Amino acid sequence: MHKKPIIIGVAGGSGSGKTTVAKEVYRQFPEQSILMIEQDAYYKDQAHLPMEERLKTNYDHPLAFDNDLLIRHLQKLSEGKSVEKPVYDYPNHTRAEEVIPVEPRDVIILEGIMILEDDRLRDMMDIKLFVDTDSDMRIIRRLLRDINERGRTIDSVIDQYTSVVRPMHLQFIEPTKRYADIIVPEGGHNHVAIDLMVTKIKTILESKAML
Ligand SMILES: Nc1ncnc2c1ncn2[C@@H]1O[C@H](COP(=O)(O)OP(=O)(O)O)[C@@H](O)[C@H]1O
Ligand SMILES: Nc1ccn([C@@H]2O[C@H](COP(=O)(O)O)[C@@H](O)[C@H]2O)c(=O)n1
Repeated sequence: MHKKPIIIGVAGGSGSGKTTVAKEVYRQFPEQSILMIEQDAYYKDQAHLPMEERLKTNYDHPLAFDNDLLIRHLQKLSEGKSVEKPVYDYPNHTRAEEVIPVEPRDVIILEGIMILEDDRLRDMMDIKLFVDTDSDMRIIRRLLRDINERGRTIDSVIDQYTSVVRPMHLQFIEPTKRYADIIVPEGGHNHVAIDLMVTKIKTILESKAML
């Protein structure tokens, strides 16, 4: 009989180490039992907009995400059905043409800046984490990552951070910390927190197997 998956939410500011934490947890399970979904993959499609319009979008506002599609996909996976996960193209600020076929799994890790902001998503999660990293560390990490991996310049990262990312973080992300079951300081290399998470997920999986 099909069992509903365990959904683990990993939230936190940009550059906090969410992806690193999520990947560390992911690595502790056999590939056929776990999958990762990034909320970034569900940024709204902007293929119909010219580049100059895409550059004006506020990517740190809840309305930038297609949470309806994300929720539909999580529901389908919970029903044991597969989905086609979108792929996000950061340099072009829109969805890529390809999609990734995703099969249902026992554990789903949902990672993203705004996943605790939407109560419909919160209600679907079994465990909620907030990765809490000081803003100076987050901007340094983001600078390096966005230049090396997302096709950005130093000036564009600094300008976006001061005008949009920082104020939106204070308005929409930081307040969602209150919904977390666990707050993980510093993120990716916090092995104690990661081991605790892995143990907890295994305990839930074992108790589900007994039902
Ligand atoms: N604890 C850490 N110490 C140093 N660098 C880290 C740590 N956690 C993550 N990083 C690095 O910081 C960058 C951003 O981390 P990432 O996990 O992608 O953050 P997020 O998903 O929250 O934006 C990556 O290059 C990652 O390797
Ligand atoms: N076209 C885009 C889309 C998103 N961003 C930024 O990504 C950040 C979220 O991703 P993390 O991996 O850092 O959590 C978010 O703060 C957006 O500003 C972008 O720059 N361009």
